Amino acid sequence: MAQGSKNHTVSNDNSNSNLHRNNSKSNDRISNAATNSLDNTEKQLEDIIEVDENTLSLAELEFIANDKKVHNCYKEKYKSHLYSNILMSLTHESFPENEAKALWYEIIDHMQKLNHTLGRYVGVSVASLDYLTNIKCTLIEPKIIEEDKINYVAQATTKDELTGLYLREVFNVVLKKELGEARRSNSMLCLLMIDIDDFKNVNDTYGHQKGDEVLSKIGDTINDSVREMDLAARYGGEELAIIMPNTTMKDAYQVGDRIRKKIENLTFCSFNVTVSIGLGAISKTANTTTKLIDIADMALYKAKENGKNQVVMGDE
Ligand SMILES: Nc1nc2c(ncn2[C@@H]2O[C@H](COP(=O)(O)OP(=O)(O)OP(=O)(O)O)[C@@H](O)[C@H]2O)c(=O)[nH]1
Repeated sequence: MAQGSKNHTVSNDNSNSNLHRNNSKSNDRISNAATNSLDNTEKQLEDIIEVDENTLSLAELEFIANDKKVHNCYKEKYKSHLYSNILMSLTHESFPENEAKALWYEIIDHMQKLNHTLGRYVGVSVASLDYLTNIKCTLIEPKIIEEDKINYVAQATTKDELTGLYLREVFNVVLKKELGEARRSNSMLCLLMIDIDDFKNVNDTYGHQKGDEVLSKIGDTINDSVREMDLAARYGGEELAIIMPNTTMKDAYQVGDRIRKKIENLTFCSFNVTVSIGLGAISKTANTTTKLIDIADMALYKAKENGKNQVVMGDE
């Protein structure tokens, strides 16, 4: 999933289909999630992230069905899991590889017959549904889910609707995974913690709705500034975070400073806002999620103490 096209569950989805719930609900959800069922949610998200890494889109399935070269590329990529992944993507049911392979070729055969009989292209999903439900009777209660709807549901359950950034629960899971990956491959990993300066003043002076608008624009600015391999999340109320895999401290500092400047230049009617940013990096001692977050948080605290509107690099 995400990262230069590695995919954090649903992070390659750029659609804007946010749910519009009111902000108090959003805050409630964040705090409830933090206190109540965090472990459960994280477990579920971990599962989703694992499953999603193997899920193929309908467009990919069409290419595999119709282009031999693409088919061979996917065989190479997925090795002994290709056909079970295809069937899982089509039906949401798991099949042993051999059975899945046989079914896939039967579906293609059936699709060609349907195309011929109807005189038009019916596509892989219709052919598989017809074949597995009406002919083979393998599927009893098939689930038909449009890709847009899957994206919509995934987006609604993993992203904060006000900022468009990932939820804290997703952040926790991805940080753990990226840290493990960085340790295994001995690569760099940086974390930016971003906090809006004097945000209470904004709310008190211009109202909560204006404050929400600020958060929303800052979320857009961050989303526009990060690479696909990064993951930006709403860590808490007005605290945001960015996980940056394969990134040196120097590069992460530059990204952080660019974001800081962009935010400084946003205008909201008659006022501007600034942010303070703390930067933490993986090291021999900063080798757990807690330690990495602590370092970035301490650096953020220093940025506030030093006068705000700046990026501070954390010490080990
Ligand atoms: N409008 C709005 N405000 C929020 C949201 N979440 C948190 N806040 C507000 O963010 C403010 C944070 O205030 P403080 O923690 O005092 O920090 P601050 O005023 O930014 O001061 P410094 O961090 O020292 O710069 C509080 O007033 C919260 O109500 C939100 O979703 N929408």
